[in-house]
Order: sequence, then structure tokens, then C-alpha cells
Amino acid sequence: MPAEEFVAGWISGALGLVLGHPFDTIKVRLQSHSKYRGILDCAVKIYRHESLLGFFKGMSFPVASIAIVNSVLFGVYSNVLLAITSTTHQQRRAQPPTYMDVFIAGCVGGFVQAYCLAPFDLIKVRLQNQTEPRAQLGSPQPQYRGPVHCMISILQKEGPQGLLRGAGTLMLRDTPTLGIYFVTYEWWCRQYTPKGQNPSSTTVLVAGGIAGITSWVTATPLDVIKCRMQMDGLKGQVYQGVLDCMVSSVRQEGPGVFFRGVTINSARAFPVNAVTFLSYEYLLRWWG
Ligand SMILES: C[N+](C)(C)CCCC[C@H](N)C(=O)O
Repeated sequence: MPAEEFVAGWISGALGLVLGHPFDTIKVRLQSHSKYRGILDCAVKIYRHESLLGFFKGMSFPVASIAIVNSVLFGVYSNVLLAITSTTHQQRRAQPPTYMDVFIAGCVGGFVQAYCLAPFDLIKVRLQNQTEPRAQLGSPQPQYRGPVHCMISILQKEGPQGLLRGAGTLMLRDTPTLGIYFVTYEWWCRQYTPKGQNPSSTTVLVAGGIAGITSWVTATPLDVIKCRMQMDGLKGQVYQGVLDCMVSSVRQEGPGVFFRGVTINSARAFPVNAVTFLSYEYLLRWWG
């Protein structure tokens, strides 16, 4: 099993992640509360209340962990393609796989990575939703002191299965949308690259950015639900399941709720995935 794809996925995931984290914090806040008027209002409030550090809450953990998750995604994707088309990454430019093969490999990658991502994503969302400013003498203590403390508290209060809260919704969100992600990337690259050649850096950047936006736009409805399922359980259980969460969210806030955070998701997705794909492609070319 070729391992370079895993390493390239790890490094490129980490680079993309740091760049996108401030966008991600705003998104999680917008999706979880109704008290903000929009992206700008949310950003200004975070800055005033919590300083620049507020945007980077909960980042250290994802940098280490989600980078691993990205490595699982790209590694599984590439190895599934190898299994079904018998071509390595290097051979695929000359013998491109069909879009169906790409879609299947993306879905399998998405399915596997969802379960690796679930506990890390849960901890990230819980930490990002703590609105207290950084601990100062005399100020109220936030519930979780950091990722490890958050993990231990979840284990104690919600049991081991608590760490997988939202995992099913995450899997539903990521399986099809990561299929879409890789198909969009491949499609864009092929449109702008002469047959048999490697795509240029600009093509890779734009293809990665567009793939990120397309997959995030399609993933946003279930992203909102996932976020709510993850916050559930903190103060007693509110939702009976995914469907119940969907129905009660729509009843209370209208169908627009499914697109809460879509603009910020897209704004974040472009740079993150442009950098992720560019570094991934270049690392593999460099090693190959
Ligand atoms: C499938 N879905 C759109 C949910 C995720 C796509 C993940 C791509 C990248 N790691 C990122 O964080 O943007």
C-alpha cells in the first residue's frame, strides 16, 4: 500500500487547517446561536470580547488530529483508486480513472475519515462554542479547560459513546460530499489541462478551491444538524435523533436554517482546499 499519499495528505491538511480556522470559528458560532446578525457582526464580537485569540480557540487539537484525518481521506481515496483501477497516482495522468471510479473512491474515503474525525470534531465544536474570554482572575471558568479536559469530561459525563456523538450525522454528511469533492477537483483539472500532462499550479489551486466550495455547499445542511447533535447532551438531551433535530430546527427557524453558515463555509473552503490540493500534488510529484 503506497504510503506517500498519507504523508502528503497529513502535511497538506495541516497547512489548510491553520489558514481556515478563524473562518471555522465564526461558522460554528453562527450555526449554534441566533444572537449574531451576520459574519461581520460575529467577527467583531469575537474580536472585542475575546481578542484575536478567540478566532483560534480549539485549533491546536485539530492541527494535529484533523491533519491525521486528512491523511486518512487522501490515503484511502488513492488506495481505493489503486484497487479499482490498478493505477498509481503517477500513472493516473496518462490513464485517468472514470468519474464513477473517482466518486466511489471519494465516498469510501469520506466514510472512513468521518469516523476518525468524529471525536476530534466534537471536541473542536464544544470548545469553539465556549464564549467566555480567556481565563482571567475572578472571571467565570469555562466548562472545558482545553481539549484533553474536554475529552475527559465528555467521557465522564456522557460515557465512551459520548465521544461519538454526531458521528452518524457526520458520516451522512461526508460520504457523498467527499465523492463530489474529488469528482469536482478532477473535472476542473481535466478541463484545463492538455491530455497526459500535469495540471499547472493555478489549475490545481482553482480546482481545489472550487472542489472545496462545491462539497461544502452540499454538506452544509447536514453540517448544521451535526453541529446541533454534537452540542446536544451538554445540558440534557433535546433531540431524539437526526430526523428529530432536522424537524425541530425547521419548525423553529424555517428552512433557511439548513444554509446557516454556507457563505462562511464557502469563504473558508476556497483557500483551505486550494492549499490542501496544491501541497498534496506537489509533495507527490516531488517524491515520485
Ligand atoms: C465534505 N466536507 C465538505 C464536509 C468536508 C470537505 C473537507 C475538506 C477539507 N478538509 C476542509 O476542511 O475544507
